[in-house]
Amino acid sequence: MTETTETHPVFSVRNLWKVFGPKADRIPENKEYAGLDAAELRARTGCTAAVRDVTFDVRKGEVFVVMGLSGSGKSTLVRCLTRLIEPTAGTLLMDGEDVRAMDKTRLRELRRHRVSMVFQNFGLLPHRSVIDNVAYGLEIQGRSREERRAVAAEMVEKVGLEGLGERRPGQLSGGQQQRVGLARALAVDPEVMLFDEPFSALDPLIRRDMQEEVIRLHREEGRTMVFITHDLSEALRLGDRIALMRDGEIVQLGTPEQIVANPADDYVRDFVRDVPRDQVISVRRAMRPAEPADATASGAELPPKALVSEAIETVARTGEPVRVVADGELIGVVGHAELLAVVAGLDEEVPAEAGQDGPEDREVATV
Ligand SMILES: Nc1ncnc2c1ncn2[C@@H]1O[C@H](COP(=O)(O)OP(=O)(O)OP(=O)(O)O)[C@@H](O)[C@H]1O
Repeated sequence: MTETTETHPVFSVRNLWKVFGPKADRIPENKEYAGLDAAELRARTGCTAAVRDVTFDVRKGEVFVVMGLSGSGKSTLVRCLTRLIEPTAGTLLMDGEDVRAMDKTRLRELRRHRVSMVFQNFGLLPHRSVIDNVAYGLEIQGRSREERRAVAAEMVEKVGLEGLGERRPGQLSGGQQQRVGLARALAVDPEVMLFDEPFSALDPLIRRDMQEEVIRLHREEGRTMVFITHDLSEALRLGDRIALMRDGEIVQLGTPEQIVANPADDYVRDFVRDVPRDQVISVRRAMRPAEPADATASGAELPPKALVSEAIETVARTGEPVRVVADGELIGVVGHAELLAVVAGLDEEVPAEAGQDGPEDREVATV
């Protein structure tokens, strides 16, 4: 995963709503309706608030995962980003430009050149070859046949389908078809790639391969990605940050570590209950601060971002606490007690209201 920095956001979303149903516009501005839960709102107004007052940024170069159970609003939210679904209310900027104010031409350009999408059902054209499917977006852009085929051939190779360019999609396995989808999205060299549950139809091993593929492509190119999934392990594996949705709202937004170590409420806590904590939580969070006496102690060293699982192995092997060292300086120590506390889930911090939670530790959905 990439280190994300505080550069300008690619997408900047503020108080976004999407309401389906009669006279949807009245819902966001009406305080009484806006406060109702999904069932009450439907009963009183016939409307569904699929996205409800959502605020977040997608940072340049990050993998931003939108996670939630079926019906929580993930697809609707992500389709709002390019106005495949028209938002009902709120502000939506891409690179500082107001997407809701774009005319048809500008919007078409956004969808053809700047943002591309990978779907669960692949969305391939069955009568075209792999190469021509991959070249499709370039064709729509009006690029020459020669150029299209050259770029497509390069992309086919990039996603590991060399030699299969002349086949039809029906002659490929599910995983290979999704690689075609991936190559097609990459071919237009978009600023952002949106993935709508792209791997959920694939069997677990192929799915794992495809996740590795996305991680590899992301590492190589650093492209901004927004990835929808209902699968927590996929979210944890891929996400630099995860927005966890429930009933159209973002209930928590943070790094995998923040969400697992510091769930915002009981719903999130329940969601992450079975996550192997030692594989998500870093020694920075687990360690106790270094004391003067530690300066002369021996022990193996690990960087702060090393995972607790790694520290457990090191402590087991050496029989000594691990020294956590950043830029040559000893900043903390992890031994049996700290590691067991993580594994047993006893390391959760006191909620922010009690004044113990650092601002960088808990990132809430509202800014
Ligand atoms: N066109 C529509 N008209 C009315 N309601 C809709 C429409 N599209 C979606 N909804 C409702 O909005 C809510 C959110 O749906 P959405 O498809 O965004 O959820 P999701 O989290 O992507 O679900 P899944 O994982 O099943 O795809 C659901 O209650 C759904 O029934």
